[in-house]
Amino acid sequence: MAFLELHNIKKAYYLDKQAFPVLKGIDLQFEQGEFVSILGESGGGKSTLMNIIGGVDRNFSGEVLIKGTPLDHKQEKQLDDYRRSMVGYIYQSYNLISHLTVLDNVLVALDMTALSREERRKRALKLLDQVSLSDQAHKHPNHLSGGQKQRVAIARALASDPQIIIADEPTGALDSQNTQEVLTLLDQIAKDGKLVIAVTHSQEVADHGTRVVHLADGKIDGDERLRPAYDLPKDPTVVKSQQLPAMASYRMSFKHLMYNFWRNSLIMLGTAIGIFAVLLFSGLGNGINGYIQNQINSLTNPRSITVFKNPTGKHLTQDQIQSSLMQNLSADPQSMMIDSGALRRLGKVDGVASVQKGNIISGYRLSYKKLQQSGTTLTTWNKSVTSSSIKHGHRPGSNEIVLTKQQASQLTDAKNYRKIIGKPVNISFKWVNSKGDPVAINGTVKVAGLSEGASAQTTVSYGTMQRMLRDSGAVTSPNFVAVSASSLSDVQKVDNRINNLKNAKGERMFGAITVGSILKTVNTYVHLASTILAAIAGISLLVSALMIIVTMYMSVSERTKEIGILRALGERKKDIRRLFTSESIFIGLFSAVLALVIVIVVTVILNHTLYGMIKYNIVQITAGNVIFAFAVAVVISFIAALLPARRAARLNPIDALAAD
Ligand SMILES: Nc1ncnc2c1ncn2[C@@H]1O[C@H](COP(=O)(O)OP(=O)(O)OP(=O)(O)O)[C@@H](O)[C@H]1O
Repeated sequence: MAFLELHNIKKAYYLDKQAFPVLKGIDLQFEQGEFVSILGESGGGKSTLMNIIGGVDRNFSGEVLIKGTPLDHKQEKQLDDYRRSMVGYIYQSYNLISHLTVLDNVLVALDMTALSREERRKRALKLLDQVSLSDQAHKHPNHLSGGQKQRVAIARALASDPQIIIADEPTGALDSQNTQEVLTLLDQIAKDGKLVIAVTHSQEVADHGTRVVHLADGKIDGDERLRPAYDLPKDPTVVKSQQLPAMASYRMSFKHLMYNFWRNSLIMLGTAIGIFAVLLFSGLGNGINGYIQNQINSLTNPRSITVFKNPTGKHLTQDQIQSSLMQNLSADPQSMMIDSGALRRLGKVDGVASVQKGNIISGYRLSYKKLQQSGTTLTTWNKSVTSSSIKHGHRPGSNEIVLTKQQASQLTDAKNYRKIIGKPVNISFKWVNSKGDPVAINGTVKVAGLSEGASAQTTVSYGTMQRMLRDSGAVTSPNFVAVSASSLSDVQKVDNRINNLKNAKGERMFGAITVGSILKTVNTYVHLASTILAAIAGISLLVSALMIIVTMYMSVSERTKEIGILRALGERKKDIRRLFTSESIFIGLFSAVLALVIVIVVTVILNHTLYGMIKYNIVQITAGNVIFAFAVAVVISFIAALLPARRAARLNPIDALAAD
């Protein structure tokens, strides 16, 4: 049983369905330790035969047997294994990978062995030493002479310790001295017990071997033994092969990315701008939401719900509640009064922590010395009012009032409005008695403080109001209630429950107003705006994805030969696919990192600049935003690489190797 046997190998190329037979039934047997030269006229089918022996060509008929076991060339996986473990290729045009160093070119083959990382490195350096190139290990191939390149190719072919070395015109591009050196190396390889098959036109090469096979018109027409085959070594070292680990693909794609760093950095910058915009707009959305929330919370108590009587019995919106209140307060104050039964119902609502009675008066007059002022609403102090609105003085105590800054200015003078604090002012308004007849209320209260800003209100304590009403014989029932929810997250639920409370007739009893729902509306708009902005940024991400697709396609075209080399070395389609997808994901990840750096710088600048004005960090990027941006970057770059990577993986290794 011969080491390698070819039985009736036939191969034809097809052009427009017309067959052009190249190999017309080849039968050959090879042994280990042989150095076989295949001679023949140009176009005679020598390279075609080598591709079949080397396991890169699957479309032929006939049988290839290794140690008596047929090679199933229909099964791609088996051929991948065969190339990886059994075959080393040496080409006329060297076929080194230009973006890898000499050492890395050798290591590419060693990546598919079971050796440890250190052992692989040692073996690569030893092989380079054997071909006298250890001092060139860190150069790139374009800095080597032709002879040196071919010696690197020999070192690479031997790296995984294959049993068959196929050399397709290995000296075709070399001068006589380099030819001699390469032939000596090939002879040494055969001496080490390998089967060397060299395709050549040169008689000099043929004379160097142990056997010459002549091919003419697709058939063997001569097979001459010059010397006996070399004996097999007694204890051959065996390097076990394995499938390419994913890590090796990642390393290689990273090296390629770095080799083309400047070109890639432009694509990364483009992608980073898109991701940056998404991050910034999300951060700005968060910031604006937070800012508004902060502002509203500083004006009122967000846990407080203001409850009025619902005179219609029907569902009312917040705006409708407010306008019906203003109308009824002056036209029919009694219609808004809340009786004790209704108050009890409110206190029992789930999630209500406390119920505080209050009065709101529409239309009143203030007088101080000879000056008078008329106001629209006077409210009793309650939990929905925050002390922060009082800029001077304090909240109203017994027989005290808090005026707005504007009222104080009108009752004194604009410059010295603050001097009214501590002074008594007269207050008068109209209310009703229990019969519904109008009653004039008059009282004197001391100014406790002044409120300013958007939430400025005129307030007296509830006790003060009750006393004034009682003293004049008016009805003392409350006409609003400040309800506190037990927690902030419950406010909306409690608001709904109160709005849905019904009396025996099935009419709704109350209308409730919360700042939370105002906040919710505002935040909905802010969220909408930031989503629209982020979507616009998404368009730039789409452009980035297109850029990555184009770059990857270009990369596949540029690296076609490399793909052929890697496939010939035994890499699977999957490995090629991973090579391109991982490079694209690296681009995505680097872009995301770059975007993060830019957004951090911009955030610091924006927040620093605007803080002086609004006392708030307006851009707030959360960890969730960053994770989302990275996820988007990885997903986009992965999707962008899918088609180019698929194209690369599907390339026919022979066509890929023939690429310029
Ligand atoms: N992919 C292909 N499609 C069609 N015809 C092909 C293809 N590859 C090779 N051929 C044809 O097959 C024949 C054999 O080619 P092959 O390269 O095997 O010859 P060769 O003996 O190695 O030639 P040379 O010594 O010039 O390298 C040639 O006529 C060539 O034109």
